[in-house]
Amino acid sequence: MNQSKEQRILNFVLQNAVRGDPCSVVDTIDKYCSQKEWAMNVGDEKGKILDKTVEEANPSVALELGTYCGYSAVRISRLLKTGARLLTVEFNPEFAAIAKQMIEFAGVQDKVKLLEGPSEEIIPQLKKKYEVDTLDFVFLDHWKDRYTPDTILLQECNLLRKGSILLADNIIFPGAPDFLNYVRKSPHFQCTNYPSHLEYMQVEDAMEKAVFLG
Ligand SMILES: O=C(NCCCOCn1ccc2cnccc21)c1cc(-c2ccc(F)cc2)cc(O)c1O
Ligand SMILES: [Mg+2]
Repeated sequence: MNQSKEQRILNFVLQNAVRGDPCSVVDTIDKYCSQKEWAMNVGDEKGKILDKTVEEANPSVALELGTYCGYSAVRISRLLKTGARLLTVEFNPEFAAIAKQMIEFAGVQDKVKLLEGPSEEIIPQLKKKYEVDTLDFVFLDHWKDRYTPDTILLQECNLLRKGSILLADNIIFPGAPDFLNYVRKSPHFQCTNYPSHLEYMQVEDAMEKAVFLG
């Protein structure tokens, strides 16, 4: 049975990155996906915007929607302070299995909890089942038509507090027009746009930061 692209990415990391070194895992994935096969990791250009936003948030509890191969989970968790944790949600079991191995190879497994399933089921479980009070940072990188309903769901579940920072990928490409509309029109969010490019391509993209005002 021939390998998936995601398995090829993982194998390349296992053979070329330094075990226990998150930066080398991130750089090795970027090397593979820019030189050999494109893949939907956030990439290094948008990854730098992600880094800055995570440093600004300095989260104790962070949530990621859309784990994929674990690139941004490794990227985010390498910046977390001692005792802080990242909950990352992946819907596709094959991707989750790859991401689990990627996270363990990078040595960040003690900071990252990978939750398998749809966000609309997992978000309402975060308080009771995963002992979350509120979320300090949320990275949205899953189905683009789920960004808005999940942002509403996070509010309904009282998971956001004054100052919670949301960062959304792919605002231009593939695009999340209804999300942009929703957060920019809402009196409960202060928004900032970060123009960038689609990972590994010269196609325009952007990220949107939305700070919850309470
Ligand atoms: O589609 C994308 N990401 C989403 C994956 C599925 O996510 C499903 N998913 C993951 C957790 C989760 C939880 N609940 C429900 C669905 C849930 C995505 C796509 C592109 C892209 C750009 C150009 C192209 F020509 C083709 C694709 C780029 C990106 O950066 C992306 O992030
Ligand atoms: Mg993305």
